[in-house]
Amino acid sequence: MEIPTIDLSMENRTELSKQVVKACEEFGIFKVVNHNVSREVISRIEEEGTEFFAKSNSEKQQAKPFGYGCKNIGTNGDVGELEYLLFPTNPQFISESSKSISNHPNKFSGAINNYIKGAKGVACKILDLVVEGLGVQDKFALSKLIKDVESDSLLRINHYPPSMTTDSEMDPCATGNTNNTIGFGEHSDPQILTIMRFNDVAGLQATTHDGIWFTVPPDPHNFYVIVGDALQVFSNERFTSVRHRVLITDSLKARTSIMYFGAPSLNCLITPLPEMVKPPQNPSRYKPFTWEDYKKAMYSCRLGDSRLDPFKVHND
Ligand SMILES: C=C1C[C@]23C[C@@]1(O)CC[C@H]2[C@@]12CC[C@H](O)[C@@](C)(C(=O)O1)[C@H]2[C@@H]3C(=O)O
Ligand SMILES: O=C(O)CCC(=O)C(=O)O
Ligand SMILES: [Fe+2]
Repeated sequence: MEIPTIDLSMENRTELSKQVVKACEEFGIFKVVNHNVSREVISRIEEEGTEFFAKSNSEKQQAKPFGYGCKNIGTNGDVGELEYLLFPTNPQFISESSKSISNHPNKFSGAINNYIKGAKGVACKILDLVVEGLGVQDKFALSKLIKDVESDSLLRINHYPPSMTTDSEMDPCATGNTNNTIGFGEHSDPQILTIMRFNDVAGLQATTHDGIWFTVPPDPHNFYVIVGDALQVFSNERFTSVRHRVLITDSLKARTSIMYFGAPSLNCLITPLPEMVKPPQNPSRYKPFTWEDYKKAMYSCRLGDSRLDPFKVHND
């Protein structure tokens, strides 16, 4: 099972957009190389994450209003063997809140904002290629949604402690993982698409369309792109969102992942792009709903639920 690699420096745009559409259709997860985000931008955010997660439990809890979490994923009882920071990508929000998270707030917010800028740039390039490859007339139909100042995009930094550490009595959030435990349970990402980068510790797995799990190999200098639920709807199911999970294997090193979730604004209508609908053979498979409707539904669900089901039209 080889995950496709898309070289963003390819000059033949028609070929590039074809490759992106094929990768979204056949796998829903692919690697991008020559993405133009510098190694310095990536290593700076990684260093900030490492510094934060190395703090004591009580110090980390103080960052709560900023979105620190330990083990609990969402609010409906899902747990994982990880700690994380989760925040909106708005630069003002990050600048203001970084005071509660770092002793060097300007350095922290600079690293986060620069990374977000890079990841958002990659997301927009991919979405423009998707739209081109699908033959959609409005060239920026999808990238404009995440460029919107009201975009609900998120950044998440996950930290999976190394396996087999023994300091559990001192810090409940640093229990360490035992081999083959679930770090982050099976789910699809709700947004349009996810741009992810993880360090050289393996653990991410994704499913083929036939439901077979495969391992996503680490490549710390490059990004993986994951098709989310909203893109499944915009493409009227030409693409399907990819179920993925993190399985902790034996590692003396912590695993870190940095996820940029590209989302539209709350009032954006999530409905198939006009070119994706051709009744009677290919009618719309979804009732129109806003991103706000979807978020409400999603936060009342468990992590592994198929959250799009209530929005489907049954055409038979
Ligand atoms: C259990 C949950 C956590 C989650 C919100 C939800 O109710 C269902 C979707 C989950 C997820 C998965 C992808 C992202 O990590 C995330 C931030 C998202 O947008 O949807 C998480 C949510 C979360 O951790 O709050
Ligand atoms: O840590 C990872 O590799 C995946 C995490 C993930 O799927 C998420 O944060 O939604
Ligand atoms: Fe995910």
